[in-house]
Amino acid sequence: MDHAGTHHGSGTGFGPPVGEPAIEAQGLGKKYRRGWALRDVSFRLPAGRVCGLVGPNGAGKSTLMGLANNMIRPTTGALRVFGAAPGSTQAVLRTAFLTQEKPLFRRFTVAETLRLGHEFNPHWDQEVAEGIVHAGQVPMGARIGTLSGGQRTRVAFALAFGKRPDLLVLDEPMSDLDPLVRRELMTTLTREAAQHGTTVLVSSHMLAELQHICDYLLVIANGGLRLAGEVNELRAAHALLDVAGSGPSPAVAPHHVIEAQGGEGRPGVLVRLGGPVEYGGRVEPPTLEELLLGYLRSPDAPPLIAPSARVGDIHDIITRDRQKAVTA
Ligand SMILES: Nc1ncnc2c1ncn2[C@@H]1O[C@H](COP(=O)(O)OP(=O)(O)OP(=O)(O)O)[C@@H](O)[C@H]1O
Repeated sequence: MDHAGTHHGSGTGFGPPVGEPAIEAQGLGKKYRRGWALRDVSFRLPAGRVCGLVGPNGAGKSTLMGLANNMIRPTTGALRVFGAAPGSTQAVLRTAFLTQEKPLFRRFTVAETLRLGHEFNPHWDQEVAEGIVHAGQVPMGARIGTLSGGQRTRVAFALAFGKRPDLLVLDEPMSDLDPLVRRELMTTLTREAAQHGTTVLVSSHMLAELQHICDYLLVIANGGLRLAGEVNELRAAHALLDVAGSGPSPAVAPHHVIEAQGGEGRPGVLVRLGGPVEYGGRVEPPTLEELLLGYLRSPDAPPLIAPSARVGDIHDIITRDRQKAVTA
């Protein structure tokens, strides 16, 4: 990492907002009987990114993904998928959604399941779908109900990739896969995303794995957005200082302490940079895993939304929707 004088705090060092948003949320909130699962969440996810969605249990990740797929209706605010309402034909045709449940017809064979995928999806890619099934040596004639959990997950992946979606939403989809299959399917995911410009939103608790596939990040805690932006810009907005303890120190003074890290990782203080680094000791950027662990352990840290993840005014969105309705 660069040393003294070259680092600046949030708001500097970030590139300008780029690209069409795949997802745009403005003031998004969802209240269940027990309370708010998601509250006042605003962000944009530029198209073509592989975005990790990270947060503690119960943070609101599945709720956010359900809102993007029209399985859940918002209590407040709005979300758009490529500018369209999540339930609209345009959004449905462009989105594939994969959850832990993977609802497949148990009596259908694998081949029949893929045929169904073909019938329902105008951009269906049989070769990609079959390739994923064959790589796991899952027999095309086997009924879904007779497959192992991991094999069913593979078929669900084949269906999702075969759809050739512009947006692929994956809600902890790999939890029942062995490590080699996880690795294989993640390689498929990054290759497909790079080749076709697919936007991927993937939630996972496997931070080390996310490090290999994500270039964008959304962190939520207690129903609120904590971090949003390019992995590299978020890492560069933080530093790990080898200061002992988290108490007041001239080295830490202009920065915001997120967490004093220790234990199994590199010891030091994770700070969000608030000015030039004038510390003479070791200053390094956190790895993605260190950054995420810091925010998971400090869920009340103030949010940092990078410019590329910031939305326009809600009125811009409403005006754009109106213009679309007029020109449609
Ligand atoms: N249908 C529901 N009715 C009532 N409360 C709900 C419902 N679904 C989710 N919640 C609550 O909303 C909050 C967010 O849940 P959500 O499933 O979105 O979290 P998550 O981040 O996906 O968690 P996990 O990592 O455990 O999967 C939790 O407090 C949960 O109990």
